[in-house]
Amino acid sequence: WHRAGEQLMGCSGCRGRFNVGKALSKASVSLTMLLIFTYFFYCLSGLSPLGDASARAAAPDAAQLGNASDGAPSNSIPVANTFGTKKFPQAIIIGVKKGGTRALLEFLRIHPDVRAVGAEPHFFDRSLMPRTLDGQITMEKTPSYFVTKEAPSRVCTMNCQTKLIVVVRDPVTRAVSDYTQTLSKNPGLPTFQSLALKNASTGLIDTTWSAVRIGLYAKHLENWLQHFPLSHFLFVSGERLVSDPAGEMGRVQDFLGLKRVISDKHFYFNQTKGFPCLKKPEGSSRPRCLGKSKGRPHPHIPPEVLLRLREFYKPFNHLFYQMSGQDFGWD
Ligand SMILES: Nc1ncnc2c1ncn2[C@@H]1O[C@H](COP(=O)(O)OS(=O)(=O)O)[C@@H](OP(=O)(O)O)[C@H]1O
Repeated sequence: WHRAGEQLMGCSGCRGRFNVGKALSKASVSLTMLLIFTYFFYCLSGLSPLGDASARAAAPDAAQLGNASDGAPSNSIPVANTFGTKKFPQAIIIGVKKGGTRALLEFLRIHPDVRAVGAEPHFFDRSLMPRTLDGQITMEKTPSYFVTKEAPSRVCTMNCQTKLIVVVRDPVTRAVSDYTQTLSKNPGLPTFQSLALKNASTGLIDTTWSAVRIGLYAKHLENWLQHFPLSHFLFVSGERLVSDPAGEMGRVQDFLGLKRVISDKHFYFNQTKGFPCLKKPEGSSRPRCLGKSKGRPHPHIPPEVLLRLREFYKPFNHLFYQMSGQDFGWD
């Protein structure tokens, strides 16, 4: 700096050399201090001086954790993040399988006060949880919890104050969606009707088939209500999550006690995909839809089989409407 000042000013500037050099070194110290201060400000506030990428590292998505088949988008850059603490989740998306749980979690992750584990942990392992700062909510989603007998007592043992979110979808469409997923992994699978019906002529439904059993929402909810009061649950309509994502996300944010940050401006309807997509999801500057395994075409199922299944579910659905205090309008 001194030499530079000297060269710039020549001999006539020799008298001011000392002052210029001093001023320059003062400026460089100030600049360094400013950089250090800015760095610590970002770290302590939970924001990332590197942009969204390092913030996203706190919420690794499914692909990063080797679960890309779940349809979670995958464009995050792993950057070490040692700030915040790993907590058990304060809110869990407990189901239902094929209800729209991935869409809900990905939409929630836009919220700055939500930190979520992208993969489905399937057990309450704190080390898998992302780091969260005070005031942020730790979340996870594992759709099988809703139908697992022991899950309510285990969740309660961990934290009886846990908020529970269930995305429910017409059980008939849900069953077909579930079948479609299994068929995609096992193309030799018997037909839907041969699995759903115990007896084709009497139309007796096989309730032991998981694709059917999962849709008995009233039965599964009854099990959860032995451990948690109804006020701990939020039932999200899988249908409305598609037709009005912002509206449904408004309810979710209220339930979680979050500021309403996620709104209409975050979504657009992608005509090709046939589903709402995110305009600018966390960790990305480009619009993004869920993966190929979300929103895939369903095979043709004979209408009389679907009708029979609809009849079968009707009393269970009505019971579920009563228990949850919400009419989902499936029949
Ligand atoms: N925005 C958006 N984009 C794509 N897909 C969407 C969306 N919102 C809801 N859905 C519906 O989510 C269904 C998959 O549900 P899950 O994510 O709960 O499935 S899983 O249990 O985690 O496998 C998936 O079921 P299928 O249509 O049968 O593929 C979708 O209908």
